[in-house]
Amino acid sequence: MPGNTITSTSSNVPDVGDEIIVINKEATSEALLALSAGFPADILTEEEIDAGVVHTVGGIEQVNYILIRNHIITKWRENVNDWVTKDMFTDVIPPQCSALLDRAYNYLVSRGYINFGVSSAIKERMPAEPSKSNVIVIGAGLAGLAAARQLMKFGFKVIVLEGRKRAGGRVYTRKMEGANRVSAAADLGGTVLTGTLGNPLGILARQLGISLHKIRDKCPLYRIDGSPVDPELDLKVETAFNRLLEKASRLRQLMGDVSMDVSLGAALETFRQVYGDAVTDEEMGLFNWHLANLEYANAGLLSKLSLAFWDQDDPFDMGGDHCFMPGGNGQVVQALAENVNILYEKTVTAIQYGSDGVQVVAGGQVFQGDMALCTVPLGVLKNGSIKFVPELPQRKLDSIKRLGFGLLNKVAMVFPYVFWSTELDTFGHLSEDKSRRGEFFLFYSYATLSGGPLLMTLVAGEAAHEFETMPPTDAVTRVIKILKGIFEPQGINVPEPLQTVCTRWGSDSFSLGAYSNVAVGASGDDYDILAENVGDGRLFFAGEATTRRYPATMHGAYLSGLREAAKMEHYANIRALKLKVHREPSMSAHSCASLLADLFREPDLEFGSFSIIFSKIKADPQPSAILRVTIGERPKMKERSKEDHQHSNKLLFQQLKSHFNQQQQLYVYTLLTKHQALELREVRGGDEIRFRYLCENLGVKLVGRKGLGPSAELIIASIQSERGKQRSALNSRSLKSGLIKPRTTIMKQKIVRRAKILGNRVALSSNGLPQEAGMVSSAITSSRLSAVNGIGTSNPQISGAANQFTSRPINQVYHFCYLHSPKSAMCWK
Ligand SMILES: Cc1cc2nc3c(=O)[nH]c(=O)nc-3n(C[C@H](O)[C@H](O)[C@H](O)COP(=O)(O)OP(=O)(O)OC[C@H]3O[C@@H](n4cnc5c(N)ncnc54)[C@H](O)[C@@H]3O)c2cc1C
Repeated sequence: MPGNTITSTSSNVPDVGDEIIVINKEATSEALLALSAGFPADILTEEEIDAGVVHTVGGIEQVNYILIRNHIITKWRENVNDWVTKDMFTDVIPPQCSALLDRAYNYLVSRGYINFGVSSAIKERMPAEPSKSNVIVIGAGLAGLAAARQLMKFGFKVIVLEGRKRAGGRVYTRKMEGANRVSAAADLGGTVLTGTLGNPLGILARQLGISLHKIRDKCPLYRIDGSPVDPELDLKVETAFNRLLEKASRLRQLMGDVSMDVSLGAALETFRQVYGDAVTDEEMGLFNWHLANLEYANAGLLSKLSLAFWDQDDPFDMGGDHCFMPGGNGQVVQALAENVNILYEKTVTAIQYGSDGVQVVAGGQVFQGDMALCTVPLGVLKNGSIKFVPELPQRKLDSIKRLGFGLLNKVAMVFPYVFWSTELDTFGHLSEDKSRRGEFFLFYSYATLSGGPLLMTLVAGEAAHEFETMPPTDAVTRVIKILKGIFEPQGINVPEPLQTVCTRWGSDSFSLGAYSNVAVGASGDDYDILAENVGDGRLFFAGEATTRRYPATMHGAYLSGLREAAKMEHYANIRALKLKVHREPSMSAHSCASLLADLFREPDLEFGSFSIIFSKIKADPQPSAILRVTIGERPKMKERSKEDHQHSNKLLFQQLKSHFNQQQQLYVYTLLTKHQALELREVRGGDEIRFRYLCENLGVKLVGRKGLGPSAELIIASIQSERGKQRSALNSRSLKSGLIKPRTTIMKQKIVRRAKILGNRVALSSNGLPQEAGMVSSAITSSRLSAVNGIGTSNPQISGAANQFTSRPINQVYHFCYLHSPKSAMCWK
């Protein structure tokens, strides 16, 4: 089979780990594609490690897994309408890698990275009858709908409780009437697909046969009196503005942690004052326009955005063009809502959760479920509109408080005819007053996309708050005045609009704002905390404000729904298994011991005498890993000093030593958090040092298997369930994909994006790498950093393997990254 050969690289790793497979000649482009789906090119994601996709992190098995995983993703992307089966790969993946194929395929399908969406082939996989327990989803926005469909595919019985009369939440396409029964589709909420490379909404659009419209870069600006801004001056101020952002970025590096307490606005204002005297009124007007644009991108006042973390999601920015969906994003909502049991006008007021399940109170009714998923916006959580019983954990309450939830409003207008140029997608207007800089500062033309002569304008920053109480007639009068100022001097008559809509996202009780941002004092961690489930796997959370990588976006909301569906299925499986364990008295200490022994046959981490298996059931700080230390034969621990005997583990060590002498093999165990496990793995100097670190630094007590106690049971059951799932043939499947990126601006978006990227990426691209490589390298850099923080490999073996894998152009990117990421260089040397 040409192109499907196996190249041998090393001989001392058994099984699938001793050879790197060559699936085809496109490994580099497949790696790039996988990258756009959120998978680093050379290391596993934390989620993959948690899922146990390889026996040992780092090494050739991992390289092979990554090649297979990337190949499957590529195959799926070639035709997103089809259901990709495992059989499609059996002729290109060598038989000795079939277990890896199983794991990669099962992982990708169960998490919704492939085979998701609304095409007929995918919908056909939905089971006719649910076979699993009841799940209640609260909210029919993108997060809720994505989760509901996925859970249905897994076989759960799902109902969605939605407070509004419609689905879609903050994605709302309103049909507006024009002349001669012409109607125009106006997106009053989420509009722009911010990056299409790997964007799951782009894939849904493809499945629906909708071609996306790339937003064109050109965006002329108009002065207060309506005259056009000189393009040279525009460029000059834009450049200066970007420089200020760069300075702010450097400032935060200098400030370190202190920058957490400083706002982006304060930093920019300080710089502006320093340089401010040199600028004219017009330049200041332009500068304010850019500030308004930034406030739009973040739906937040600059004075409230964190200098340290306002752009923490930038490394996950989706690549590709920013696009509009002709006909509106509501088409996606409609497709996702099809055949989902949504109960409208059911405003949830209370959620009670506990180990027996959940009770959700809505509109005087009580709904009972095995689990619930809450997807209401952060604004609703902040407002306390829903009573949680028991109250949510303090750390979650703190994060809800810390994160920002800002405002953006729109005015949509349908005119009798198009009087503006359809060559432009956007144009901007300056304001005389700083506090009103965001008022109607940007216009979108939807004439060619919406079906009618639709023009939309945005209200951001402070102006968005004022706008909430502005009478619509006043608002429209102001907009028309601006349009007349721009077009009438050109001899163009501006007609009265036939229909207008002014949004009020801030006073909408089902939203209470537009989207989340990182406010002063908050950080990306708060998104993770918002995503944590409570009540021992009974109540889960999804929505744009629960995703650290893609907050404030439509795709972030969608992906968060898929993420939680996978988690909920996982918990349901554990519970089912636990029930089984309790019902079967024969599942006693003995079988539990053999279960544990079985699991340790395939440890997730192994170094020296230490083996670790992980479960996903609990996030740190709760223990989720079981460590086993093997005593006898293999370990060569040295004599310990006298001081060691003061520790309670000293005695144990002596006992262990005596077992050594008898040449017996003995296992001792302890529970660890995942972080501790990874920390231990990084300890250098051999087993004795590690042992000491374990006892003294981590303060754990090693015990025999029985001493692990009941808390280990759940962990064991979880791992068992997950591994069982991986091995079993796939039957119910579904949606999703991963990717990169959040919201950025429409117009002038490039400017904002470029500015936001600053530190890392500007530096990277300035070294002449192609744009694509810049994207890759930044993603790799960020994953490297996370690797250093926990998951990366320090195994020198992998360097060789990775070098082979990267011996194509992408290799340059890696090395380039090393230069810019000393931490990652450390990790790889
Ligand atoms: C004006 C505006 C412009 C935007 N522009 C973009 C953009 O250009 N690009 C982009 O990617 N993103 C954009 N976004 C953000 C994007 O729309 C959101 O991130 C995404 O739609 C959020 O989806 P969600 O499922 O998390 O929340 P939602 O869509 O808000 O869904 C939550 C659901 O819960 C319901 N609900 C609330 N409270 C209750 C209750 N008590 N009981 C029952 N139901 C309840 C709500 O009615 C809603 O249907 C924009 C948002 C706004 C508001």
